[in-house]
Amino acid sequence: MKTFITDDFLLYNETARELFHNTAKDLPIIDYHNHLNQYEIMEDKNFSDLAEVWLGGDHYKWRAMRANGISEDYITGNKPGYEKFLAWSKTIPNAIGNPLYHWTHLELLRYFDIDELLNEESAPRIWEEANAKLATKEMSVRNLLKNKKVEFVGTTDDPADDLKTHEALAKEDIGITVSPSFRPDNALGIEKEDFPSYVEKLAGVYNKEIENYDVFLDALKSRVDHFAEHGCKSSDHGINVMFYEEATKDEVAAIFAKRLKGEALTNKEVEQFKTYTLVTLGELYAEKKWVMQLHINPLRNNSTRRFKLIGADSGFDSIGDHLLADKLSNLLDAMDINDKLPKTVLYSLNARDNDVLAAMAGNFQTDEIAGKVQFGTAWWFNDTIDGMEDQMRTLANMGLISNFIGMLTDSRSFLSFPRHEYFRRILCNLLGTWVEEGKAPKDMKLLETYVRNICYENAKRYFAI
Ligand SMILES: O=C[C@H](O)[C@@H](O)[C@@H](O)[C@H](O)C(=O)O
Repeated sequence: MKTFITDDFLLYNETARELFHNTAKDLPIIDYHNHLNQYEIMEDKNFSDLAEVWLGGDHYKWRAMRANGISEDYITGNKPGYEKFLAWSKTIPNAIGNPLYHWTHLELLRYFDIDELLNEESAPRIWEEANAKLATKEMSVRNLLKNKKVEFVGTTDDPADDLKTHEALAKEDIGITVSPSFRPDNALGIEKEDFPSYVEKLAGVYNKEIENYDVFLDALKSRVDHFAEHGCKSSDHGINVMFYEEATKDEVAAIFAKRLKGEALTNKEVEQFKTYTLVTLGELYAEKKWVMQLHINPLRNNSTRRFKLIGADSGFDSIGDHLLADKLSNLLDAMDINDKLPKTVLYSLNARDNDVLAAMAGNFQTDEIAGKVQFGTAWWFNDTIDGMEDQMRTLANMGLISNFIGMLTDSRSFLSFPRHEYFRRILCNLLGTWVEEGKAPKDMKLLETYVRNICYENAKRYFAI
């Protein structure tokens, strides 16, 4: 073993080691939320080199490279792949303490069997060896997933998507379920400049002009049906600032008409539209037995200059700090009052909200399913050892960690599945620590049930897979 990633990496006590090696390690993976590209799964693509697969779309790595003073030419610019990879290999030795340091070496080890630290000296060797392996059939996209025992992939899709690729994948029965998730951020984005053109796009797939709010809601309903017919199990909402403003349907219809005429809306009107539309959608999700995921509090595109040059999701986002408790409570209550709250997963990018979300989840549990409202796994900037431990401790303090649906990658990279291993090690270590500290019984059977459920069974049951 040349790197620090030993068999017992992150497992600091005997109970943790037993739990990980005997139970967690070999469980299959349900990655219920990610940004993987279904077209690449369809063509069963082979990546041409490490630069493409690692640096092609991963804004976490781009951000680290910028923090290391690398010029944009080597990040999102036109420099050749090998030079970009060299720039990454120069950056990674400076990333100790960042999960990227662990992920990178776990990925080298688990996918390529390369047990070496990446740096400028090892980079040429690693480039050759990894690229030779990437060219083989065993490293096609589908095989990358299968080798990590990935059973379920939940992609993120716009309501206007025709889902032809998901359909073709289901027909071909590739041994992995690739399920679309309904992400109607564009439909809720009435304040955005391109909202009218989005409404036209929706009308295109709905095959009918959308001349008023009733028709707009009907179009969305027809897309929910379309997604359900294509195996969708989940919706996803990116909510930069939590909203809740009551309004009647007539009021919202007037707001919609005003916007399509090109008139400016007040902030209150924007929130009224979003609230009414999301409550309506939530009720549809409940009917379909879907899961509603709410991703709250990102602060996006902070650098206008870079946003204009490079675009969204490129590493210029950060953590927002809008308060959310009151509005989130009202929103969930508005669905729950008619007993139409769907299964819901709450995430915030601000770890300050952890207590609020964990407590909030407890308000809306029902006998429909254990853990109907979930405090979701540590998201994005919190997807770190400390962030995951904090999230799980908070969940255990305020709710039942035994019903937690566990990890997802949220990733755009087909090499990111060792993040499940990382999570599993951290989970086993946390449970093991509680045992060692005398806070939990050393009842291996019970603890193994926790691990098996959190790493696999709970998600399977929750998403009805
Ligand atoms: O891990 C980070 C994520 O992939 C991030 O890029 C997404 O969460 C995206 O902003 C979204 O809202 O869906």
